Amino acid sequence: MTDIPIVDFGAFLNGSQEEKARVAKEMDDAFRGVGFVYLRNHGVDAEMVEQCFKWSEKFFALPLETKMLAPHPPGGSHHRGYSGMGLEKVSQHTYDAVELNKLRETPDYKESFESGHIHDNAQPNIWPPDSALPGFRSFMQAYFSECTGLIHSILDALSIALRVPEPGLSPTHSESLFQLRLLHYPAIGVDELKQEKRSRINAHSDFGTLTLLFQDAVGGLEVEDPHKPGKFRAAEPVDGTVLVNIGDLMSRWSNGRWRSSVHRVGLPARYRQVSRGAEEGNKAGQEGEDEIVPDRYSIPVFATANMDTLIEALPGCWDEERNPKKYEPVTAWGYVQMRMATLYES
Ligand SMILES: O=C(O)CCC(=O)C(=O)O
Ligand SMILES: [Fe+2]
Repeated sequence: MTDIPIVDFGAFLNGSQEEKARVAKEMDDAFRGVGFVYLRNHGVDAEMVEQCFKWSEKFFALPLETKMLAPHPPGGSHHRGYSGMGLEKVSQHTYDAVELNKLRETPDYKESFESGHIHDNAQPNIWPPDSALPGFRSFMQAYFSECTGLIHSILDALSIALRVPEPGLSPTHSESLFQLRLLHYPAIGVDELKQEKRSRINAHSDFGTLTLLFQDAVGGLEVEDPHKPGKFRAAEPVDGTVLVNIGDLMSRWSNGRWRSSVHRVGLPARYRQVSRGAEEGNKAGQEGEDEIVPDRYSIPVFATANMDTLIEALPGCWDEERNPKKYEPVTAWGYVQMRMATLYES
Protein backbone atom coordinates (compact mmCIF):
# COMPACT_ATOMS: atom_id res chain seq x y z
CA MET A 1 0.00 0.00 0.00
CA THR A 2 1.04 3.59 -0.53
CA ASP A 3 1.40 5.99 2.33
CA ILE A 4 -1.43 8.17 1.01
CA PRO A 5 -2.78 9.93 4.10
CA ILE A 6 -6.47 10.04 5.02
CA VAL A 7 -7.59 13.51 6.10
CA ASP A 8 -10.90 14.44 7.75
CA PHE A 9 -12.07 17.29 5.51
CA GLY A 10 -15.17 17.80 7.65
CA ALA A 11 -12.92 19.67 10.07
CA PHE A 12 -12.15 22.12 7.27
CA LEU A 13 -15.74 22.48 6.04
CA ASN A 14 -17.25 23.00 9.49
CA GLY A 15 -14.36 23.74 11.82
CA SER A 16 -12.84 26.76 13.54
CA GLN A 17 -10.02 28.82 12.00
CA GLU A 18 -7.51 26.65 13.90
CA GLU A 19 -9.05 23.47 12.58
CA LYS A 20 -9.09 24.82 9.04
CA ALA A 21 -5.41 25.71 9.34
CA ARG A 22 -4.60 22.23 10.66
CA VAL A 23 -6.41 20.49 7.78
CA ALA A 24 -4.76 22.83 5.26
CA LYS A 25 -1.37 21.85 6.68
CA GLU A 26 -2.20 18.13 6.49
CA MET A 27 -3.17 18.52 2.84
CA ASP A 28 -0.06 20.56 2.11
CA ASP A 29 2.05 17.77 3.64
CA ALA A 30 0.25 15.10 1.60
CA PHE A 31 0.65 17.02 -1.65
CA ARG A 32 4.32 17.74 -0.96
CA GLY A 33 4.88 14.06 -0.24
CA VAL A 34 2.96 11.62 -2.39
CA GLY A 35 0.75 14.17 -4.26
CA PHE A 36 -2.42 12.27 -3.30
CA VAL A 37 -4.76 12.39 -0.29
CA TYR A 38 -7.94 10.55 0.70
CA LEU A 39 -10.58 12.95 2.08
CA ARG A 40 -13.22 11.75 4.49
CA ASN A 41 -16.34 13.85 5.22
CA HIS A 42 -15.80 15.64 1.93
CA GLY A 43 -19.37 16.86 1.63
CA VAL A 44 -20.16 15.24 -1.75
CA ASP A 45 -23.49 13.52 -1.26
CA ALA A 46 -22.84 9.76 -0.91
CA GLU A 47 -26.15 8.87 -2.49
CA MET A 48 -25.35 10.95 -5.56
CA VAL A 49 -21.99 9.22 -5.90
CA GLU A 50 -23.75 5.86 -5.79
CA GLN A 51 -26.32 7.02 -8.33
CA CYS A 52 -23.56 8.27 -10.61
CA PHE A 53 -22.01 4.78 -10.67
CA LYS A 54 -25.44 3.38 -11.57
CA TRP A 55 -25.83 5.88 -14.44
CA SER A 56 -22.35 5.00 -15.62
CA GLU A 57 -23.21 1.29 -15.74
CA LYS A 58 -26.43 2.06 -17.61
CA PHE A 59 -24.68 4.29 -20.10
CA PHE A 60 -21.90 1.83 -20.93
CA ALA A 61 -24.39 -1.04 -21.19
CA LEU A 62 -26.09 0.74 -24.13
CA PRO A 63 -25.42 -0.69 -27.59
CA LEU A 64 -22.34 0.79 -29.24
CA GLU A 65 -24.47 2.49 -31.93
CA THR A 66 -26.38 4.33 -29.20
CA LYS A 67 -23.23 5.44 -27.38
CA MET A 68 -21.90 6.59 -30.75
CA LEU A 69 -24.79 9.07 -30.94
CA ALA A 70 -22.58 11.21 -28.67
CA PRO A 71 -19.17 10.66 -30.28
CA HIS A 72 -15.97 12.23 -28.98
CA PRO A 73 -14.80 14.56 -31.79
CA PRO A 74 -11.62 13.60 -33.64
CA GLY A 75 -8.39 15.00 -32.19
CA GLY A 76 -7.75 15.83 -28.57
CA SER A 77 -8.76 19.45 -28.19
CA HIS A 78 -12.51 19.00 -27.67
CA HIS A 79 -12.68 16.46 -24.88
CA ARG A 80 -16.36 15.60 -24.60
CA GLY A 81 -18.69 12.72 -25.42
CA TYR A 82 -18.11 9.01 -25.79
CA SER A 83 -14.72 7.44 -26.54
CA GLY A 84 -14.84 3.75 -27.45
CA MET A 85 -12.29 1.13 -26.61
CA GLY A 86 -8.71 2.08 -27.39
CA LEU A 87 -9.45 5.59 -28.68
CA GLU A 88 -7.68 7.48 -25.95
CA LYS A 89 -4.18 6.53 -24.91
CA VAL A 90 -2.59 8.46 -22.12
CA SER A 91 1.12 8.93 -22.04
CA GLN A 92 3.63 10.68 -19.91
CA HIS A 93 5.02 13.72 -21.68
CA THR A 94 5.38 12.04 -25.06
CA TYR A 95 4.75 14.49 -27.86
CA ASP A 96 6.59 12.77 -30.65
CA ALA A 97 4.08 11.42 -33.21
CA VAL A 98 6.04 8.23 -33.93
CA GLU A 99 6.45 7.49 -30.22
CA LEU A 100 2.76 8.17 -29.59
CA ASN A 101 1.70 5.78 -32.35
CA LYS A 102 3.96 3.09 -30.92
CA LEU A 103 2.34 3.54 -27.50
CA ARG A 104 -1.09 3.22 -29.07
CA GLU A 105 -0.22 -0.32 -30.16
CA THR A 106 -1.04 -1.38 -26.58
CA PRO A 107 -4.32 0.47 -26.27
CA ASP A 108 -5.85 1.26 -22.91
CA TYR A 109 -8.68 -1.23 -22.54
CA LYS A 110 -11.34 1.24 -21.43
CA GLU A 111 -14.22 3.36 -22.67
CA SER A 112 -15.18 6.77 -21.34
CA PHE A 113 -17.76 9.51 -21.44
CA GLU A 114 -16.77 13.12 -20.74
CA SER A 115 -18.95 16.06 -19.85
CA GLY A 116 -18.31 19.51 -18.47
CA HIS A 117 -19.87 22.78 -17.42
CA ILE A 118 -23.03 23.70 -19.30
CA HIS A 119 -21.51 27.12 -20.12
CA ASP A 120 -18.13 25.85 -21.25
CA ASN A 121 -18.13 27.33 -24.75
CA ALA A 122 -14.65 26.11 -25.67
CA GLN A 123 -15.72 22.51 -25.11
CA PRO A 124 -19.49 22.22 -25.47
CA ASN A 125 -21.06 19.07 -24.07
CA ILE A 126 -22.01 16.22 -26.35
CA TRP A 127 -24.99 14.27 -25.04
CA PRO A 128 -26.85 11.28 -26.41
CA PRO A 129 -30.48 12.15 -27.23
CA ASP A 130 -32.52 12.09 -24.03
CA SER A 131 -34.69 9.29 -25.45
CA ALA A 132 -31.59 7.02 -25.50
CA LEU A 133 -31.15 7.27 -21.71
CA PRO A 134 -33.84 9.45 -20.13
CA GLY A 135 -32.58 11.37 -17.08
CA PHE A 136 -28.87 10.78 -17.79
CA ARG A 137 -28.08 14.31 -18.89
CA SER A 138 -29.88 16.05 -16.06
CA PHE A 139 -28.31 13.78 -13.46
CA MET A 140 -24.81 14.31 -14.84
CA GLN A 141 -25.30 18.07 -14.77
CA ALA A 142 -26.44 17.97 -11.14
CA TYR A 143 -23.55 15.69 -10.18
CA PHE A 144 -21.09 18.04 -11.89
CA SER A 145 -22.29 20.95 -9.69
CA GLU A 146 -22.09 18.77 -6.60
CA CYS A 147 -18.39 18.03 -7.27
CA THR A 148 -17.66 21.64 -8.17
CA GLY A 149 -18.38 22.64 -4.57
CA LEU A 150 -15.70 20.30 -3.23
CA ILE A 151 -13.10 21.53 -5.73
CA HIS A 152 -13.64 25.11 -4.59
CA SER A 153 -13.36 24.11 -0.91
CA ILE A 154 -10.09 22.28 -1.60
CA LEU A 155 -8.80 25.42 -3.34
CA ASP A 156 -9.73 27.39 -0.20
CA ALA A 157 -7.72 24.95 1.91
CA LEU A 158 -4.71 25.20 -0.42
CA SER A 159 -4.92 29.00 -0.31
CA ILE A 160 -4.69 28.86 3.48
CA ALA A 161 -1.72 26.48 3.25
CA LEU A 162 0.16 28.97 1.06
CA ARG A 163 -1.25 32.09 2.72
CA VAL A 164 -2.59 33.32 -0.63
CA PRO A 165 -4.42 36.52 0.35
CA GLU A 166 -8.25 36.48 0.32
CA PRO A 167 -10.17 35.56 -1.81
CA GLY A 168 -7.51 32.94 -2.55
CA LEU A 169 -7.36 30.56 -5.50
CA SER A 170 -11.04 29.78 -5.86
CA PRO A 171 -11.79 32.79 -8.15
CA THR A 172 -9.16 31.51 -10.61
CA HIS A 173 -11.51 28.54 -11.12
CA SER A 174 -14.71 30.60 -11.13
CA GLU A 175 -15.82 29.33 -14.54
CA SER A 176 -15.55 25.73 -13.34
CA LEU A 177 -14.02 24.53 -16.62
CA PHE A 178 -13.88 21.04 -15.22
CA GLN A 179 -14.23 17.67 -16.84
CA LEU A 180 -16.40 14.95 -15.36
CA ARG A 181 -15.44 11.58 -16.70
CA LEU A 182 -17.19 8.24 -16.53
CA LEU A 183 -14.74 5.40 -17.03
CA HIS A 184 -15.47 1.76 -17.68
CA TYR A 185 -12.77 -0.87 -17.82
CA PRO A 186 -14.35 -4.07 -19.17
CA ALA A 187 -13.60 -7.42 -17.54
CA ILE A 188 -10.23 -8.67 -18.67
CA GLY A 189 -8.09 -11.79 -18.21
CA VAL A 190 -5.64 -11.61 -15.34
CA ASP A 191 -2.87 -12.77 -17.65
CA GLU A 192 -3.51 -10.05 -20.21
CA LEU A 193 -2.91 -7.41 -17.56
CA LYS A 194 -0.08 -9.31 -15.93
CA GLN A 195 1.82 -9.75 -19.20
CA GLU A 196 0.97 -6.20 -20.26
CA LYS A 197 -0.69 -7.34 -23.49
CA ARG A 198 -3.28 -4.76 -22.60
CA SER A 199 -3.38 -2.02 -20.00
CA ARG A 200 -6.37 -0.54 -18.22
CA ILE A 201 -4.82 2.92 -18.13
CA ASN A 202 -1.18 3.50 -18.88
CA ALA A 203 1.11 5.38 -16.46
CA HIS A 204 0.46 9.13 -16.66
CA SER A 205 0.06 12.25 -14.57
CA ASP A 206 -3.08 14.38 -14.77
CA PHE A 207 -2.54 17.71 -16.46
CA GLY A 208 -5.01 20.08 -14.78
CA THR A 209 -4.86 21.55 -11.30
CA LEU A 210 -6.69 18.98 -9.12
CA THR A 211 -8.40 15.65 -9.71
CA LEU A 212 -11.15 14.08 -7.59
CA LEU A 213 -11.56 10.33 -7.98
CA PHE A 214 -14.30 8.00 -6.86
CA GLN A 215 -13.61 4.36 -7.67
CA ASP A 216 -15.61 1.16 -7.18
CA ALA A 217 -14.39 -1.72 -5.00
CA VAL A 218 -12.38 -3.56 -7.70
CA GLY A 219 -9.06 -1.77 -7.17
CA GLY A 220 -6.01 -1.70 -9.41
CA LEU A 221 -5.07 1.98 -9.16
CA GLU A 222 -1.37 2.42 -8.41
CA VAL A 223 0.71 5.48 -7.65
CA GLU A 224 4.41 5.78 -8.35
CA ASP A 225 6.56 5.97 -5.25
CA PRO A 226 7.95 9.53 -5.29
CA HIS A 227 11.30 8.29 -3.99
CA LYS A 228 11.59 5.19 -6.18
CA PRO A 229 10.85 5.99 -9.82
CA GLY A 230 9.30 3.03 -11.63
CA LYS A 231 7.99 1.47 -8.41
CA PHE A 232 4.21 1.59 -8.11
CA ARG A 233 2.16 1.06 -4.97
CA ALA A 234 -1.53 0.24 -4.68
CA ALA A 235 -3.98 3.08 -3.98
CA GLU A 236 -6.92 0.89 -3.05
CA PRO A 237 -10.41 2.33 -2.65
CA VAL A 238 -11.10 3.47 0.93
CA ASP A 239 -14.78 3.43 1.87
CA GLY A 240 -16.41 6.81 2.40
CA THR A 241 -13.50 8.81 0.97
CA VAL A 242 -12.66 10.60 -2.25
CA LEU A 243 -9.11 10.42 -3.56
CA VAL A 244 -7.69 13.82 -4.51
CA ASN A 245 -4.49 14.42 -6.44
CA ILE A 246 -2.43 17.27 -7.78
CA GLY A 247 -2.16 17.69 -11.57
CA ASP A 248 0.77 19.04 -13.57
CA LEU A 249 -0.62 22.55 -13.85
CA MET A 250 -0.92 22.89 -10.06
CA SER A 251 2.50 21.35 -9.55
CA ARG A 252 3.90 23.96 -11.91
CA TRP A 253 1.92 26.76 -10.26
CA SER A 254 3.33 25.77 -6.87
CA ASN A 255 6.84 25.82 -8.36
CA GLY A 256 7.12 22.08 -7.74
CA ARG A 257 6.11 22.26 -4.07
CA TRP A 258 3.14 19.96 -4.72
CA ARG A 259 3.78 16.73 -6.57
CA SER A 260 1.86 15.58 -9.62
CA SER A 261 2.42 11.86 -9.22
CA VAL A 262 2.40 9.33 -12.02
CA HIS A 263 -0.35 6.73 -11.65
CA ARG A 264 -1.89 3.88 -13.64
CA VAL A 265 -4.55 1.21 -13.41
CA GLY A 266 -3.45 -2.38 -13.75
CA LEU A 267 -3.91 -5.68 -12.01
CA PRO A 268 -5.53 -5.25 -8.58
CA ALA A 269 -3.13 -6.13 -5.75
CA ARG A 270 -5.00 -9.23 -4.68
CA TYR A 271 -4.45 -10.89 -8.08
CA ARG A 272 -0.72 -10.44 -7.81
CA GLN A 273 -0.36 -13.09 -5.16
CA VAL A 274 -0.16 -16.75 -6.16
CA SER A 275 -3.35 -17.42 -8.09
CA ARG A 276 -6.20 -18.50 -5.86
CA GLY A 277 -6.58 -21.69 -7.90
CA ALA A 278 -3.00 -22.73 -7.39
CA GLU A 279 -3.44 -22.62 -3.63
CA GLU A 280 -6.49 -24.82 -3.79
CA GLY A 281 -4.83 -27.69 -5.59
CA ASN A 282 -4.12 -28.87 -9.09
CA LYS A 283 -7.50 -28.89 -10.71
CA ALA A 284 -8.36 -25.46 -9.38
CA GLY A 285 -4.85 -24.37 -10.32
CA GLN A 286 -5.67 -25.07 -13.96
CA GLU A 287 -8.77 -22.92 -13.67
CA GLY A 288 -6.71 -20.17 -12.06
CA GLU A 289 -4.99 -19.73 -15.42
CA ASP A 290 -8.16 -18.23 -16.90
CA GLU A 291 -8.94 -15.93 -14.02
CA ILE A 292 -10.80 -12.75 -14.92
CA VAL A 293 -10.59 -9.32 -13.31
CA PRO A 294 -14.18 -8.00 -13.20
CA ASP A 295 -15.40 -4.82 -14.88
CA ARG A 296 -14.20 -1.70 -13.10
CA TYR A 297 -15.89 1.71 -12.99
CA SER A 298 -14.32 4.95 -11.81
CA ILE A 299 -15.40 8.58 -11.90
CA PRO A 300 -12.70 11.25 -11.97
CA VAL A 301 -13.36 14.99 -12.11
CA PHE A 302 -10.49 17.06 -13.48
CA ALA A 303 -10.25 20.69 -12.49
CA THR A 304 -8.42 23.43 -14.28
CA ALA A 305 -8.17 27.20 -13.90
CA ASN A 306 -10.03 29.75 -16.05
CA MET A 307 -8.48 29.85 -19.51
CA ASP A 308 -6.43 33.03 -19.31
CA THR A 309 -5.14 32.49 -15.76
CA LEU A 310 -1.41 33.11 -15.79
CA ILE A 311 0.29 30.12 -14.21
CA GLU A 312 3.41 31.49 -12.60
CA ALA A 313 4.95 30.49 -9.23
CA LEU A 314 2.48 31.32 -6.44
CA PRO A 315 3.56 33.48 -3.51
CA GLY A 316 5.12 31.37 -0.79
CA CYS A 317 6.45 28.90 -3.37
CA TRP A 318 9.58 30.71 -4.44
CA ASP A 319 12.19 33.22 -3.43
CA GLU A 320 14.93 34.88 -5.45
CA GLU A 321 17.83 33.31 -3.58
CA ARG A 322 17.07 29.83 -2.36
CA ASN A 323 14.12 28.76 -4.47
CA PRO A 324 13.91 30.62 -7.79
CA LYS A 325 11.04 30.15 -10.26
CA LYS A 326 11.53 26.87 -12.12
CA TYR A 327 9.05 27.32 -14.99
CA GLU A 328 8.16 29.83 -17.67
CA PRO A 329 4.74 31.41 -17.17
CA VAL A 330 1.95 29.77 -19.23
CA THR A 331 -1.77 30.37 -19.48
CA ALA A 332 -3.94 27.59 -18.08
CA TRP A 333 -5.60 27.02 -21.44
CA GLY A 334 -2.36 27.07 -23.43
CA TYR A 335 -0.93 24.35 -21.24
CA VAL A 336 -4.02 22.14 -21.13
CA GLN A 337 -4.47 22.33 -24.92
CA MET A 338 -0.91 21.21 -25.45
CA ARG A 339 -1.44 18.21 -23.17
CA MET A 340 -4.85 17.24 -24.54
CA ALA A 341 -3.56 17.22 -28.11
CA THR A 342 -1.44 14.14 -27.34
CA LEU A 343 -4.35 12.02 -26.13
CA TYR A 344 -6.05 11.21 -29.41
CA GLU A 345 -4.86 10.50 -32.91
CA SER A 346 -5.63 13.55 -35.00
O1 LIG B 1 -9.66 4.85 -13.13
C1 LIG B 1 -8.91 5.33 -12.28
O2 LIG B 1 -8.91 4.93 -11.12
C2 LIG B 1 -7.92 6.40 -12.63
C3 LIG B 1 -8.25 7.15 -13.88
C4 LIG B 1 -7.23 8.17 -14.22
O3 LIG B 1 -6.15 8.20 -13.67
C5 LIG B 1 -7.53 9.20 -15.24
O4 LIG B 1 -8.56 9.09 -15.92
O5 LIG B 1 -6.72 10.14 -15.36
FE1 LIG C 1 -5.21 10.10 -13.98
